[in-house]
Amino acid sequence: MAPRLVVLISGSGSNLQALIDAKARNELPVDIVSVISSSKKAYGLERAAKNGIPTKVHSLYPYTKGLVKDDKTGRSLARQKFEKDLAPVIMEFKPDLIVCAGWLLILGTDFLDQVNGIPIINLHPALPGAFDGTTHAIEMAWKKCQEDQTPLTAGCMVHYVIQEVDRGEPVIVKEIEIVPGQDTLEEYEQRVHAQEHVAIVEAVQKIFGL
Ligand SMILES: Nc1nc2c(c(=O)[nH]1)N[C@@H](CN(C=O)c1ccc(C(=O)N[C@@H](CCC(=O)O)C(=O)O)cc1)CN2
Ligand SMILES: NCC(=O)N[C@@H]1O[C@H](COP(=O)([O-])[O-])[C@@H](O)[C@H]1O
Repeated sequence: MAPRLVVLISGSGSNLQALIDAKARNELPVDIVSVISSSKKAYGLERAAKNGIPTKVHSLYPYTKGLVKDDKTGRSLARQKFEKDLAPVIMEFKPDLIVCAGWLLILGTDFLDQVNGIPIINLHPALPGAFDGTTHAIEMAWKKCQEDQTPLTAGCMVHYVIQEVDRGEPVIVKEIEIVPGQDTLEEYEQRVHAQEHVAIVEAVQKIFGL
């Protein structure tokens, strides 16, 4: 039976699209059984729907605005309940792998402890140990290159998700050289995204030996 993937998104879903397209090319024999978004506005939801993939929105907003009641008030408890509620939303699809493809929320132990060892991977637009824990790694790498005025080896990676953000074992690493004064930020960003779309597919292929 094909590996079952649940893909977590927050935005445009171009990396989700890379997985969908690889499947369509018969290069990725997996089942994307659900796409779950932290935002109802995520374009990735449309990408999934166009390809017949069930979608769900699991937003932090109702929790932090007190619309989802729990026994106490306070954002941290709201976040804990958000995470505790996220786990069964994902697990009902019986995934073999959870893929964070632009999922822009840190997953705490309230979530991690509930997914019963199901592997989770994340796509991060930086190299291992560089610009960890940020959603602005592309810009940070480019700016560092300009400030230092020396070529910088940057890039992206797919890594296993552990509690420490972006510190899990790398699965696929793609290095990209930034040359000061040569690449605009936009040009570097496009190079990163192009490599991300390859890395996310290669990572799933590597994990399942496909
Ligand atoms: N426990 C883990 N959770 C997540 C990991 C991980 O490695 N371990 N990877 C991230 C993805 N990510 C970087 O690759 C990342 C996502 C989100 C954030 C962050 O600071 N999020 C804030 C909200 C930021 C915002 O709203 O703009 C938050 O969660 O409060 C940092 C890094 C996925 N989760
Ligand atoms: N730290 C996490 C992070 O920065 N993730 C980044 O969000 C983008 C999602 O794009 P997408 O929604 O088009 O797939 C990607 O560039 C991914 O590396």
